[in-house]
Amino acid sequence: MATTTVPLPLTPVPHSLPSQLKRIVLTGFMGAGKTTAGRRLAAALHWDFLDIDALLEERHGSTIADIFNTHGEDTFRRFESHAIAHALGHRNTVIALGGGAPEVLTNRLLLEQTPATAVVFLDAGFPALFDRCMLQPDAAVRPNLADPVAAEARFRARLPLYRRIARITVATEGKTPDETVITIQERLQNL
Ligand SMILES: Nc1ncnc2c1ncn2[C@@H]1O[C@H](COP(=O)(O)OP(=O)(O)OP(=O)(O)O)[C@@H](O)[C@H]1O
Ligand SMILES: O=C(O)C1=C[C@@H](O)[C@@H](O)[C@H](O)C1
Ligand SMILES: [Mg+2]
Repeated sequence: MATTTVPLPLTPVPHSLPSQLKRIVLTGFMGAGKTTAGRRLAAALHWDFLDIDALLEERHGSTIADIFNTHGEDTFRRFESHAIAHALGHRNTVIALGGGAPEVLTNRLLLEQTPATAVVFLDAGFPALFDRCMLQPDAAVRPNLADPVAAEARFRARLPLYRRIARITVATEGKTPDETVITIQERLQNL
């Protein structure tokens, strides 16, 4: 008896994502979950994951706190812009930005002008974000977090920028990281 062979696709393509989408960029304040959710989202999609803070630490052979202490924030922001430009050259990649990246006009323009790129804002209130950061082992040495009043002022100043650069906003409070990842995927389906 003759049999018909149906060819299987060589790589599993997540059918839920719009096919033209080549990059997902996560933005939000410190503690928003960009790294945690970003890594899990990339795994779920079988995409690569690039974390801008981790790229900088690798490239400079020192921690973010040491880069701030040695070079100052302005120089850190220049390093960060280079790393973002590099990361945006990758396809099928989830990119976790640093929390302060949208403060810099160059970064906002890079994101806006890179095609096939969806920016997702991971939203939460300042108290929840601050608590999440305080639970992390590097809390004591984190730049821009030492003074809670100044940190909250930065948060407020950045909020409109996160919202402006993002195509999608996902509320993360009351969700687990995995629920955040599922919501991001659901929202991307409807882009
Ligand atoms: N709904 C959620 N989504 C993502 N992370 C969550 C959520 N709820 C709690 N968390 C926790 O919050 C923390 C987020 O830390 P993470 O390092 O991922 O933040 P980040 O946005 O990358 O911050 P940074 O700008 O400092 O790099 C993690 O410990 C994570 O487990
Ligand atoms: O919000 C910020 O200003 C920062 C966030 C982190 O991701 C790091 O990029 C660094 O600690 C600065
Ligand atoms: Mg991070």
